[in-house]
Amino acid sequence: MAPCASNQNSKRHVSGEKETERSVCQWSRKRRSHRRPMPWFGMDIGGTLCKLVYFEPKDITRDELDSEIEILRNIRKYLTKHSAYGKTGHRDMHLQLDNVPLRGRRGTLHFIRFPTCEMGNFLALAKSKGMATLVTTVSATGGGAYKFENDFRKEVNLKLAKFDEFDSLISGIQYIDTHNPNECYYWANPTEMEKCSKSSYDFSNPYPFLLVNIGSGVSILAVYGPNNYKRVTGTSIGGGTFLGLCCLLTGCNTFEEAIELAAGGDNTNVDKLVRDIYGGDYERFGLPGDLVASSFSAVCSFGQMNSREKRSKVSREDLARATLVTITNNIGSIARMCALQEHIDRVVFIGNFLRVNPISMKMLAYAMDYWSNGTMKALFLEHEGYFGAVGCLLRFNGHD
Ligand SMILES: Nc1ncnc2c1ncn2[C@@H]1O[C@H](COP(=O)(O)OP(=O)(O)OP(=O)(O)O)[C@@H](O)[C@H]1O
Ligand SMILES: CC(C)(CO)[C@@H](O)C(=O)NCCC(=O)O
Repeated sequence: MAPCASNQNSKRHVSGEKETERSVCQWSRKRRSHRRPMPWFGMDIGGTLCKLVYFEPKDITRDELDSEIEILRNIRKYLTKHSAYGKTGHRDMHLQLDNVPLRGRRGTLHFIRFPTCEMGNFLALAKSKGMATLVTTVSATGGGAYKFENDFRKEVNLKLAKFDEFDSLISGIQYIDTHNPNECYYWANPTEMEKCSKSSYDFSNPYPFLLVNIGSGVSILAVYGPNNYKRVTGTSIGGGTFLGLCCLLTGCNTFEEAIELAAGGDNTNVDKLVRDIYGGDYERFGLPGDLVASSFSAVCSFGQMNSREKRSKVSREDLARATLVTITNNIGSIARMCALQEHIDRVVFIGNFLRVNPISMKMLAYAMDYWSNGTMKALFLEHEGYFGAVGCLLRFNGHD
């Protein structure tokens, strides 16, 4: 956690009159916003992954099609016909949203991601597709919108319209939840692993909720209304920490590999549990025997087995699982304390750390339910890592 970030973190953000007025106008003044030239992109350039949302208009008239310049048509074709771009770009086709309204148009939203460290290659690809010849502006958010602004201008002649990452996150959630009826879900029966299953959740009355964004690092926001939120706190121990530690400990190279290893591992070969210390539950304070008492510490205890022998019995899978459990439990614990402090009982977990990661989602669901005696609920959203990109795409009206 940032040691002295409290002043900044606890600052309540209530949008000023001007800003509120602007966001309302963006939605209502359709004619004016039509002026924004295509293509319409929203980019969230994070510490690990860059998320790109592309709006493909589906209501193109014959006249429009005839007058559309070739470069624009080729970009649209290239993005929508492929699901892989270069070696590291992916389109998440399962997340595609069809027939959605955007600034008076109707079309399809496409969700694309690539590692931020590949930004140089992305810019080269964009240039090769003719982006540099279009005088256009791309909406961008995340730290990289600031870090890479000059590169975009120099390499591809693109101007970035920059938006705050948390403003974007919240408007993105609002928009996607409105247009995708199956966006929000929870894990039913989280305390019984065999019965634990994904169930749809009606999030049409969302406020207030606690938003836990698990990216490279973690930010926790208390959201009271569409334009009213504060950043409660954050922690540097997030998705990036999981991936970094897992690669160091197991020699794996990708997030997918790390998750696959974790799925086949057993953290109790690595962690010390309450029962390893108490011989059973610590009843007085409600600590069950199978609770992790101390992460990673089973491998350095001097008991029946010396520590070197114990370490040699630990597999890569066990190490990956223990890393995942450690990071997830820590985030769950901080989130729960924030929810208590803010008197909020619905905690929405998002961010790409949860991508293809049901183990962490179920653990978070369990932790929220168990430690709150069923009063708090963990919620999840299908477009987990894309809300920032969607939010900034919505916010730009073509006049910045
Ligand atoms: N294909 C992937 N490659 C790398 N990390 C991945 C991948 N899929 C999921 N992840 C996880 O998602 C995390 C990044 O999540 P996300 O994209 O939400 O954050 P970010 O925007 O890059 O970070 P921040 O918001 O802190 O700048 C990684 O740290 C990793 O744990
Ligand atoms: C720096 C950001 C906001 C970038 O998205 C994120 O990585 C984060 O919230 N990190 C945790 C920083 C903290 O310790 O509060």
